[in-house]
Amino acid sequence: MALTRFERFLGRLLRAVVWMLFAVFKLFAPQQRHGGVSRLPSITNPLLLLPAMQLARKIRRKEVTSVEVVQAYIDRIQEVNPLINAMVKDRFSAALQEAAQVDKLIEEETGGEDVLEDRLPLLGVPITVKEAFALQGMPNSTGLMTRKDLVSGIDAPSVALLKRAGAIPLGVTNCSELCMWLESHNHLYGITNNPYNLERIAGGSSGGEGSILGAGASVIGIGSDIGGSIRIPCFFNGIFGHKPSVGIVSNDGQYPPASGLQMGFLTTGPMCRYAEDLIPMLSIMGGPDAQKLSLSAEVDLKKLRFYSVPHNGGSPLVSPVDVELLQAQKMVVKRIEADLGVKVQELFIPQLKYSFQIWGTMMSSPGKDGKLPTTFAELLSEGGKKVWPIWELFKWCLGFSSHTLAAIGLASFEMFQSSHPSPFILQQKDNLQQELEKLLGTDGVLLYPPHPHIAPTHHYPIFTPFNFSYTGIFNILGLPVTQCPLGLSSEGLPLGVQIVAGKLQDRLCLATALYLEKAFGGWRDPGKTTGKP
Ligand SMILES: CCCCCCCC/C=C\CCCCCCCC(N)=O
Repeated sequence: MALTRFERFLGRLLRAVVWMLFAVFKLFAPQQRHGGVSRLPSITNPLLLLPAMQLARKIRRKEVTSVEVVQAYIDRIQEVNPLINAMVKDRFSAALQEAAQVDKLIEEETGGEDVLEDRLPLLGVPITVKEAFALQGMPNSTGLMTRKDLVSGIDAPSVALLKRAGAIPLGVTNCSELCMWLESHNHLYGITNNPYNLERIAGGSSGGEGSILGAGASVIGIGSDIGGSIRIPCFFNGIFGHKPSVGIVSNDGQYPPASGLQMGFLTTGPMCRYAEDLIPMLSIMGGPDAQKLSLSAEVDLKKLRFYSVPHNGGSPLVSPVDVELLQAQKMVVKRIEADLGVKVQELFIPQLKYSFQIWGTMMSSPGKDGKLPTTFAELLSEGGKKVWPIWELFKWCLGFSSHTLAAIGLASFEMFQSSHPSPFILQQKDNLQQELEKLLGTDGVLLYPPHPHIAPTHHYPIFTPFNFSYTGIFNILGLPVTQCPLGLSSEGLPLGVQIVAGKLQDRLCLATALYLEKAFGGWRDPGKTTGKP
């Protein structure tokens, strides 16, 4: 569907206004200081360069102790966290004690390595957790000032499953206020930086996880995603992440809980530096429901049907895709065709142009019980005085608000949203759902950019808020998506692609991610990048 002249004009006008506003904003925005450091130190400890499953094997075989591994990660966090501000509360001494107990257990185990592998596949491996998830003894504020003294008494089910598999949490990581923004920033913990360039955003809402993993200061982590909150930070920080098919991993124990129809769009999933850790993590986090995904079934990539969609067709609300990202996706297409001997079909799907409108409409629709979802303003008011968005905006301008501009902007935006869904948009959504389900079936894989821009500078999303719809649309469709890194741009920032499959066909996108890691090199040490700092 070609754009009308008016739409093209509107798009250009909007982009010109955005650039002007951002330039003015930059003049007044406070500058961050990193003590003259523009790049992270590179990784020197080889233990930090092993996938979690390999670390677990080495620990079980007593080739390395869990204490050594946990200490190596603590040292790296202490080295980089002052620069990236990703971990907001640690539990280092508890983690070291737990690691010592693991080493003792392994020493005393008489059943052999296989017994341990079966019962405790992640035994002794450190993990990090997004602060929005309950982790016993740790804060669970989700960046809301009024929740700052709240300490979790229990673990969220997904966290509990990882701990039960033997993982040792090192601490909790930053997120956007109430998990509803593309940048991890709040007034409780501050802003998180991108490890590849401290002036760039780490993404959101699981940006603390993205940044700490990208920095090589964690190997596996846990995130959640209702509009891209796993995939956007994974993309900006050059790591892997998986948004599972809905209904596999429990969303309980995270704040805020989804309400109304939103419950069908929120997913909890793994974030990690090495593709080989995705399947084991998903199997653990999904508990018995992971069986529905047949994750151990072999996937023959040569027998899959591949599609590449280079952009959303040109919504005037959304930026055009960066040239380097388009080129990276083309490289993937060429490589798949050359290696696997298959034809990748390039497609344009007209309904994708309405991705934001579809996401917005569905997110504000009543649930099956007819109840409307909790509004963002109501969530912001939790435990404190009621938040009136326009008054809060006035306070923000004077520097008196405890909320971020993004959160206030969102609360204001929803005031103007109609509660009557547009029949046209609902029709577009149904058409898109049917088209993609038919296209992907049980053997189709689709490549799509994760975002129009490579990690932008801090606060830029305030001026391009609808760009997240590149990821958000797949939450509404309930499809599994793996975010996969594709090397670095000319500026040394991560490139990447979303790999989408049909419902419950997660193993197809996970297998494609494993292949692309081999083909394009996967995660890179940010201390060794060659691009401009
Ligand atoms: C300060 C300007 C704010 C304008 C607000 C415009 C409205 C945009 C609507 C929604 C943005 C939501 C971004 C969601 C990002 C990912 C969320 C997630 N948890 O997966």
